[in-house]
Amino acid sequence: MEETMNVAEEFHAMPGSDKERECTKDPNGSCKLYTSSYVYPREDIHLWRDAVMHPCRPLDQHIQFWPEKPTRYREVVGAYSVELRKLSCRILELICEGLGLHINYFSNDLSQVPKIMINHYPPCPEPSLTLGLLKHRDPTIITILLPSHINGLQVFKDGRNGKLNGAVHRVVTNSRDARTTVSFFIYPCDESLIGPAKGLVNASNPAIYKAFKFADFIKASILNHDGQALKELIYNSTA
Ligand SMILES: O=C(O)CCC(=O)C(=O)O
Ligand SMILES: [Fe+2]
Repeated sequence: MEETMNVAEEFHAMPGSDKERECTKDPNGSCKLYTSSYVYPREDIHLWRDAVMHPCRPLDQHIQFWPEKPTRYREVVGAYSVELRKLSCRILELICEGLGLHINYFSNDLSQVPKIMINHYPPCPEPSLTLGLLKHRDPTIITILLPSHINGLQVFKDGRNGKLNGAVHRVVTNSRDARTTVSFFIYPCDESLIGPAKGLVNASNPAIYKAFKFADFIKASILNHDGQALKELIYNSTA
């Protein structure tokens, strides 16, 4: 973990042109480097963040497109991503057990797309004017964050109903210290059908949401300026 944080900080300490070069090795653009979010030109609000994100499984297909600088990036982040996927799968099994689902409920296309994202929030001269990340829920099956010793992540913890719920969170900036974090995400495949687990739905516990394809969810999230696109998908989808 310490080594991963070290290479993450070293990566973002490089000049922008080096970062750009290290993140454009894949002609298909699987390794993405961006400022603010990946839809910068379409944003209403820009954020005080730089990020690199890339898939990590199968490792031997993706690692060739990862940054080669810092020199230990591939070795360290590769090993980290393998361990984090094991940990995530174990946690998902325990969540299933707790919910009364088969422990392999997520051991299929729902957990096949792990990605690493390295966030960097430089010191911000006017922290009251912007954020590191707007309030959001991660559109993932599970996220494990390697945090920074610098504070900044705020998690909304009240108003929960005791069931599992995507936690709303945001990142604030500060004027003194740069902050680097590493997010490990497990995404479903684009074609995965996301919906209430059949084993948990019955007459006294009816489904609130309908099933939808994960790719449609991501599309609706990106278009989701007023929340309408997502509501239509989640409440009206007949997928
Ligand atoms: O940098 C952080 O503390 C949180 C990052 C985050 O929320 C995300 O990557 O989705
Ligand atoms: Fe997040």
